[in-house]
Order: sequence, then structure tokens, then C-alpha cells
Amino acid sequence: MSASNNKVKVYLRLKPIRSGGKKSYEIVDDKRIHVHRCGNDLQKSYVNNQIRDWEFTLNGIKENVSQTEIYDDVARPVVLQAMKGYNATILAYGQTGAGKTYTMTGATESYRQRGLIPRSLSEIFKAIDQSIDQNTTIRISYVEIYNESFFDLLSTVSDVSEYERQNLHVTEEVDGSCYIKGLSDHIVNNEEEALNLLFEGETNRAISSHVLNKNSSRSHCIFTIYLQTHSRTQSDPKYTVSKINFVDLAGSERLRKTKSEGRTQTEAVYINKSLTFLEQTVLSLADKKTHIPYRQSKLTHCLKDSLGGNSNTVMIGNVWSEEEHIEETISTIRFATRMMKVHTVPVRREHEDPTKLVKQMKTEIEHLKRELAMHDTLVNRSHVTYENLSEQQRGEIREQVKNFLSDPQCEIDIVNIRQIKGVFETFRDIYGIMSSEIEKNVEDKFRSRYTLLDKQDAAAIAQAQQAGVPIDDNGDYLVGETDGSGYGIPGASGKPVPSSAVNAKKKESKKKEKRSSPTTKGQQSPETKGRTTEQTPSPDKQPKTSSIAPPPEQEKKEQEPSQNTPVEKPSTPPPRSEAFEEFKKGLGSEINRILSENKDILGAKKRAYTTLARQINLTKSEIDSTKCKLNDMRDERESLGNQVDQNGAPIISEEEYNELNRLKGLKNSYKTDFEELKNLKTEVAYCQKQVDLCRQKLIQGQ
Ligand SMILES: Nc1ncnc2c1ncn2[C@@H]1O[C@H](COP(=O)(O)OP(=O)(O)OP(=O)(O)O)[C@@H](O)[C@H]1O
Repeated sequence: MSASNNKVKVYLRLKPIRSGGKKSYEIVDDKRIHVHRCGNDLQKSYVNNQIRDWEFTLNGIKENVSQTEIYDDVARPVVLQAMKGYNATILAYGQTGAGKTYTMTGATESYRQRGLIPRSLSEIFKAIDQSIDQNTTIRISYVEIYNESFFDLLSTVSDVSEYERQNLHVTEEVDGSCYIKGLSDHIVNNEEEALNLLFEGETNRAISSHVLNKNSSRSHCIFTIYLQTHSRTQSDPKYTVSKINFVDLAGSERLRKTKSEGRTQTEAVYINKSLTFLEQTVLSLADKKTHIPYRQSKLTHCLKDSLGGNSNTVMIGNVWSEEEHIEETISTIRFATRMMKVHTVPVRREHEDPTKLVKQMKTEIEHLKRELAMHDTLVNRSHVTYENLSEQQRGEIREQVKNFLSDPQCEIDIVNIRQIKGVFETFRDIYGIMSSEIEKNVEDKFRSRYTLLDKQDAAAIAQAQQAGVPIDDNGDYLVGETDGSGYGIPGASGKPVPSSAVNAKKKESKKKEKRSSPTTKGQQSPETKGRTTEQTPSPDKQPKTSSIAPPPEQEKKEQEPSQNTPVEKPSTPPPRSEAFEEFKKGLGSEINRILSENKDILGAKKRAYTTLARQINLTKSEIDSTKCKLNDMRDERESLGNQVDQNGAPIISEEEYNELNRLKGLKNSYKTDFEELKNLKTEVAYCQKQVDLCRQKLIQGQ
């Protein structure tokens, strides 16, 4: 068994034939069985007379074998796998009285005839006792499904509440494992404790008597051994969990044969029904159907992980050997062959103990820290620590960053990741301080230029309106509406007011006024308006409860400039393009000059590059055509028969000689030009960088 894709292994166990009984089969080899109808059957009406012989191949045919052999061949391999962390399921299926309980539990009165469960327990506890490096905890549960209801067979030895006892139901785990919620499980420390629980459960099982079995199980029973194996090494957080399900199914029975009546008959109906569901599930699994009807019955639902799940699953098909049971025998073997087609994917269920894991990681961190410290000492970095930064260290980093920002020559030495993070955090702090300072500066600048009106202050607003400041119904000062697409100063809500949203009539009348009297008091010239729109600060930088209006005196001065007094600065700066042009002529003239120079040089270099590239292409095509020509000459020469000198070299014509020389010259100039082109390319890139740099400086300087 392995963790790869597996198929369910199926064995057939034939119950020893009673004395005087007649067999209906021959064993072909240890895997094949030949079943045939005897002549007597032909008289009976219930057989299909057409088919009389069948041959089946299974994983093993067990006739007259001891309980030991069955354990060693069938159960032991999966039990050993379970001890390594793989789930296991052992199923006993077959006709009533065929020996399922005998196989699973054995004959309690005889030690030699003990079944797979006691033998498995024995093997497990022996392995636990012998293990030096592993510590395994064993828990046990025992449940029966009687008339389609779960019953905890160990509830008598546990303090399970009545509610839990009545409400056992199947739950699926994330990894696909299934368990019965509410079912009691019991830790056992040795084989004896485990066997006691097995016998306790056995006494609680539903048993009835009928013609074919005086102790017939009337329910499906699942005895489960849970194993949790930890390493004895304290630090190892890994542990495995697995379980072994021993499933003793109730036997299929023909009421005619068992002569069941009353309660036993009802039980038989339930048993046969749930076995039909089991068969349907197995059929769907064997046919790889997309929907598997696990939930049809309690049995298939709780065996979901054993049938086509993550378990190593084996099935023992128990059959009677006598010919009178040939129908049931064939039916059991058919089911067994279908079961053989069911795939399972056993997975080792390894987990990690979180407490141990944390402990292990802490130790690992300590080791790594020590290793780092040793490494730092070796490379003379003994001053480096890996603890959290102290206040003093943070102060030092702040100082380093300040120096770095103020002095372009200053560099910050990288020491470790924590210090880098500290540096970035300091940058972020400084950025935060700077941006709020900038915001404040902008606000102060506006305050120095404009008068802020409190929207609640009706008197101030009236005064402003008297002075000709356009204020809308909301008390907002109207600006930025030259083209209908700009945005105004935000209203009290703080939201920017789209110019298109402003009352259209007002807008229209204002336009008319503007056309008739461009310098009307309170109105701005189109140019000034344009500037206002351009320089309107972003809405969030505005005081939220105030509107802005230019002081009336200042505005008057702006609109009625006197001949003698110097022209007042406009209330808004010029548009960007205009300001930029002014800057280029003034403060930025030097850098602008350098930029133009660099541009000229760049232009010249680019032109030279293009010319040279063209030249190279020409040379290349000349080389190609000369080569062609030389090839033709050589071909012609060779077709006429080569003449050679005393050294054996071919004698060529003067024309061919000249062409060869020409080719040589062309190649040389191609090589030289190509080198020059490469240099030019570098120069162009360099000039481009210089131009970009100048341009950047010019933009930043404005
Ligand atoms: N291989 C065997 N060797 C000896 N005795 C056997 C063998 N198989 C079954 N028996 C005996 O046959 C009887 C019926 O067996 P068992 O109770 O195990 O059948 P079963 O399949 O579990 O029936 P049911 O489905 O009705 O519970 C028992 O007395 C048992 O000891």
C-alpha cells in the first residue's frame, strides 16, 4: 500500500463446508474461482438455466484458511500502513451466516480463533511497546447502524448525554475524512483495555436468531481504532493521525430462506435496503460517475472516506460453500469484483502541533541570530544588532535622513533591514510634515490675497455683494466659468461646484453684461477669469465653511488702474504657459540657453547619425553587389579552366583584381563607419540625457 492511487483489494473467504454438503465451485488458483450450477439446480425455477459456469478473479481466494492467515494476508498490510499515518478500512460483506463476524471478531471463546480486530489491536500495542522514538495514543469507538439509525455501542462506558446519544450524525472534515459527531471515543492504554471495550460493544450489539444463524447480527457495526503518533523528541512538532475502520456488515438474506418474521423481518428489510444503497454507491464509484450517492444511507455516508476516499481499503467477501447458496455466492462475488474497480487515494495524514511548532521556531530564530552575530563578527560588523530599534537609534536615523535631505553629498550607510525600514519611516514622517506645511503655506497665501467670507455672516456677504462680488444662492463665490467646463470654488459642502450646474439664466445674463461692459465693477476681464480658473486651488485645500472673494479695494485697483500708481499684481497668477515663458526670459534664461544649445547639439548629432547610417547601408549594398560580381567572375574563370601560378594560386584578371581591392576597401570603410555609428549612438543618447536634464531643471525652476 502506498500514498498513490490504489484500488480496493478484495478477498473471498469460503466458509468450511458442512459434512455431507456439496460444493458448487473449484478453486482454479489462489486468485481465481470457478463457480458452477449443479444438475439439481436446474429443476429449481429461480435459476437462470442459460448460464451455468462463472469464473471470477479476485485479489485472493481463501478456502479453509486459519484466522492467522487471513490476518497476515488481508489485514496486516493495512494495519501497518495505518501505523504510518494512512487511514485503513477492512470490510466484511456477504450472506447471513457466511462468517463475517467470525472473520472480524472471531470466536470469543477460542484464542486461536480470534478475529481481525483483536489481532490488529495486539499488533498495534506490541509495536507501541517496542517503539523507542514514537509515542502513539490509541482511542476506540464502536458504532452500529440499526434500522438506519446510529447507536453508540460504548455509550454504556461513557458519560455521553442522552441528546448526544440520540443525535449521532456524519460530519465531513476539510480533507474529506468522515466521522460520526457525538460518538464517544475512548483512550486505551493497553491491549486489555481495548479488548474490554470490544467485548462491551459486542454485548450491546443487536442480535437475533434465524434459520441460517442463531447469532445473526441485525446491524452494520464499525469498530474504529484511532491512532495519533508523535515523535518522542520534544522539539518535533509533526504527528500523524490515522484510523482503522473494521466494518462488519449485516448479512444479506432471503426471507424465504431465513424464515424471518416480525421484528427480524423488519430488520432484514432495512439490512437489504442499505446493502442495495451500498451496491449502488460502489457501482457509481466503479463506473467513475460524477455523482456518487453517498448520502443515500447512513452506512455509505459514514464510509465515504473508505469508499473511494483517502483510505487503504480491503474487503473480505464471505460466502457459504454449499451449492444451495450459489445464488447468494454469485451475488457476493459479483459485488466483490465491482468493489475491486473502486479507486482510493491513501494520503498520509501528517499534522503539526502548533505549540511545539512555535517553540521550534523560537529556537530556530535564536540559532539564526547567533549565526548572524557570528557572521557579523567575522566580517567586522559586530556593531550590528537584530533587536528592535531603540529610541536612540531612531534619533540617529532621523539625523541621518535630515543630513541626507539637506546635503546632496551626504549618503546613508545601509546597515541592516531594520535600519532601512527606519529610514523609510523617517522619510514618511518628514513627507507628512512637509505636505501639511505646504498646505498651510498655500492657505496663508490665499488668505493674504483674498478676504474669506463666513457663509453664516450675512452682513459680510451683503457687503461683498454691494461691492459687486458675484455670489450665488448658496453663498458661494462664482469663479471659473469661462468655458462651462471648469470647476468653481467648492461650496459649503466642500464639494467642487461644476460650472455647468450653476443657474443657466444667471450665467447667460452675466455673459451679456460681460459683453456689454468688460470692465464692469465686480466682473473680471476674460483674461483674468481664465487665470482664475487655471489657478483655482484644489477643493480640499479650501476652507470648507467659507467663500473666497477678493477684497473690494484691491479689486477696484485692479480694474481701474491709475496712470501714476504702479499696476497692482493681479489677484491670480498668470497661466502656466505664460508664466513659463516669462521665467525662461528671466530667472531661467541661463538654463534655457543651455537647453537650446544642447538641443542644437543633439539635433546635429542625430542628423549625423542618420546620414552615417544611410552611408553604411549604401556601403553594405555595394559590398553585396561586389561580392555577387566576384562570384560570377570566379564561376566564369572556373568554367574556362583555372590558370595557376608556380605557387598553385589561381591567376585572376586585372578586372577581378580591382574588384577584390574594391571589396576590401568597402569592407574597411563599412567597419570604420560602423564603429563611428556606434560612437554617435552613444553621443546621441548622452546629448538626449543632457537635454532632458536641462528641461527638467527648467521646469523645476519655474
Ligand atoms: N471460517 C469459519 N470457520 C469456522 N466457523 C465459521 C467460519 N465462518 C463462520 N463460522 C461460524 O458460522 C457461524 C456464523 O458465522 P457469523 O456469525 O460470523 O456469520 P455472519 O456472516 O456474521 O452472519 P450475520 O450476517 O447473520 O451476522 C458462527 O457460528 C461461526 O463460528
